[in-house]
Amino acid sequence: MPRFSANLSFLFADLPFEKRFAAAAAAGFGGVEYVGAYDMPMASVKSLLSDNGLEQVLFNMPTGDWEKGERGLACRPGREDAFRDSVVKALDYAAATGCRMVHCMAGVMGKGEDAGELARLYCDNLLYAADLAEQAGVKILIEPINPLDMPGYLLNSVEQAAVILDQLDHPHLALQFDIYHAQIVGGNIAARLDRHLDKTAHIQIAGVPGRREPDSGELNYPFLFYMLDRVGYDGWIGCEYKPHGDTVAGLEWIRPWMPAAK
Ligand SMILES: O=C(O)C(=O)[C@@H](O)CO
Ligand SMILES: [Mg+2]
Repeated sequence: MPRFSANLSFLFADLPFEKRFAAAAAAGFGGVEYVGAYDMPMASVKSLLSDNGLEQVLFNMPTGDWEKGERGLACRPGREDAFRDSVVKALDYAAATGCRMVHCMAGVMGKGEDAGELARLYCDNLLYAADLAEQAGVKILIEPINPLDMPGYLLNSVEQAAVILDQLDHPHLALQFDIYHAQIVGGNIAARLDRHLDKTAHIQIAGVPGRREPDSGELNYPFLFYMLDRVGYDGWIGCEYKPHGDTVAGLEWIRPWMPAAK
């Protein structure tokens, strides 16, 4: 049976962030994930989780200055110190909230930059983060993101991520398999999920095209959930989509697997 996590950066977006926890619990979710809650004190995040009986499934490391176009620091020359600070901050929040997975965004390539050089720095930084994460009992995840939504992003395909994970061979590095991005970059989802499941610590879903509810578009999610059960995937499935309208009204698709809270 799939276990669904509500991505609070996408779902319940009409509510203030701190109210989204209760809304997720009322909708039946047992876990939550989001980009980050670093502007809130750790104790407040912890209370929101425990008051609502929620597990903190995942969040991102601080990603740098989003307004200035940064999308993670891990491949960025000159940002090594900021990257190291971001690892420490993320692991502090992870310890406070009992979170066992942290997504490390790679960052975007500038025009004329050497992808090989950036990839080398990315790998060095991933190893640095993974060593610290190991001491904290946390896994660092890497997620391929499609280049239409995030032009210049360093890590685009699941296959690229698999090569990096194979080469680095660190027990605290794993794949965040976002099916929405993977469908746009390559398709053939069932076979690729099967092939890379041993590296996959977390899955995210959305309909393609449009990143809407997973009951719209070209993917057959009930089939994929069935397949994930068959192959014994026991991780979370993050609902990372932009609801068409009201989040709860749009959750009809989830009811065969997850009833609303009583
Ligand atoms: O964009 C995605 O997909 C993610 O999972 C986010 O972590 C990026 O902010
Ligand atoms: Mg994602």
